[in-house]
Amino acid sequence: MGARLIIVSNRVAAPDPKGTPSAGGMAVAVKAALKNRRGLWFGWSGQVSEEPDPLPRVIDAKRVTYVLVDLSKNDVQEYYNGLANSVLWPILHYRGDMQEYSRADASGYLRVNRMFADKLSPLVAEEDVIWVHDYHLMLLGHELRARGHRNRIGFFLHTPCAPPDILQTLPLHEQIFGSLVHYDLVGFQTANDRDNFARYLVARGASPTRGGAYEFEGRQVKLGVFGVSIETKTYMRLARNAGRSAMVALVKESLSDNRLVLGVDRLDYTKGIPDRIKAFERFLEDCPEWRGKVTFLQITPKSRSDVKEYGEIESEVTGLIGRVNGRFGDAAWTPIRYVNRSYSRTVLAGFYRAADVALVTPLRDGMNLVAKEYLAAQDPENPGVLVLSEFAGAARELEQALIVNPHETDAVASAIKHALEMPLDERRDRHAPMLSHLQVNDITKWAEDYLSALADGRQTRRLLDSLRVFFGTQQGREPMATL
Ligand SMILES: O=P(O)(O)OC[C@H]1O[C@H](O[C@H]2O[C@H](CO)[C@@H](O)[C@H](O)[C@H]2O)[C@H](O)[C@@H](O)[C@@H]1O
Ligand SMILES: O=c1ccn([C@@H]2O[C@H](COP(=O)(O)OP(=O)(O)O)[C@@H](O)[C@H]2O)c(=O)[nH]1
Repeated sequence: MGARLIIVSNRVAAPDPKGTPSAGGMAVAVKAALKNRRGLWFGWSGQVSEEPDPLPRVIDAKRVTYVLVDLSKNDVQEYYNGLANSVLWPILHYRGDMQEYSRADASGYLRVNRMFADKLSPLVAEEDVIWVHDYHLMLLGHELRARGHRNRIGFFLHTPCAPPDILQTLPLHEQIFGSLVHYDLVGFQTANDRDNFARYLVARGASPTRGGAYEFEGRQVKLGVFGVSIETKTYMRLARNAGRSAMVALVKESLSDNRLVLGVDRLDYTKGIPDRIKAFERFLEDCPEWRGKVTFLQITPKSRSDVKEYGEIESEVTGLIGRVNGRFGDAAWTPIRYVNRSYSRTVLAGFYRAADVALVTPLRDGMNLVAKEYLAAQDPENPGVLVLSEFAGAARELEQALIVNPHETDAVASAIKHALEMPLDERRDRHAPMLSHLQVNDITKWAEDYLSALADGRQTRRLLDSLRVFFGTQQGREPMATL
């Protein structure tokens, strides 16, 4: 059997008998990246089980085998809601002040990382390449090394990476962020994220090597930039055919001649939804000529509802929308339509295509796939306009979007007006280079670039390993495994 690709992530887009679409970019991207590969995808089943040591559930689907583990209620609370989403998530999004750290959650995080390593370890063959995704599982590389695995193991961070001063607000930062040096390659969405992490390593005493890696406590880790992307071609096709969807047809009909402004985000405080609503309100204040002629559809699946801050953002958003609709709406026109459910890719592609403007205005975002999907879904002859926050990773690639600072209400309000009134020539001139960029830099390229960078250096590593064996300094349980 040849080398397999083993993907490990907290959230897994396993085939769902109910067909519920997963509303999160990491799972969407990894699923697309695995499409033409043979491999194994290991992660949380999304289920809670109180059995002491439940066996992983195995689902064989075409080329990919899914191996899913349940978590206990305590695990979900301490590891997922706790350290991952109440501590690491805000810190990585530059909000060290929002973290709700507790020792219990930290030990839950370590416990679940160890449990993942224990359950994955027997499934790993010598030649497998292991690719770990996201902040939930930072320690997994170290844990696998401790169990003797000398495979190529890579890590990709889907979120932004904050500067060192903010990373250091995590009480266990050395153990958690520092453990990333046990991977062979750590990938980031943008050069800014990579540079922040490189500065963190250097502040901790790591030294850059000539080959562009960092050496720290006897380990060498490469850092790289690999902006995640979408299945551009597939999205273009889906959007062309989306008129066939009954839901899309219904929405279009319900709009009559109104222009459509669209937002699609998980209900997350990083997505800047309240600021966006305030900007739309300012636009309606400033541009009375547009009242009654434009509808803002905000699609917002609920997310991480057991975390306090997510409950708070929900009340804030509903309050603001009520205020705008009450203030500007009338019996025949609702300015903002707000839904808390998720839609399939096909329906979403139709909404994107129907929208004159997309508002993608996060306060901080690793990449934001919605921005890319929106562009891919446009009719190149008559495209809509993307209003994009400068703080989304996507802004580093999509320079022809209307780039805004989401904190500046007036600027976002003017961008909405500019977008709605933009002449066809300018819309085409902005859209064409961004679409070309996405056609070249699609999800396949993302996965290939990452995996070839991970494979690169294997020869060097083998040589180093053999030298260590030769000089009697080999560590690990299976010293001859990759020679
Ligand atoms: O798994 P959840 O807790 O339901 O959250 C959904 C995902 O949110 C985050 O997505 C990130 O990945 C996207 C693709 O790279 C990127 O565009 C976006 O900016 C990120 O926020 C999170 O990083 C994932 O782990 C979650 O599964
Ligand atoms: O109703 C919805 C809303 C969102 N999404 C998908 O969820 C992903 C969101 O990814 P993004 O990178 O924009 O943000 P994240 O939620 O991962 O932070 C995108 O692929 C969307 O198409 C979806 O399938 N249905």
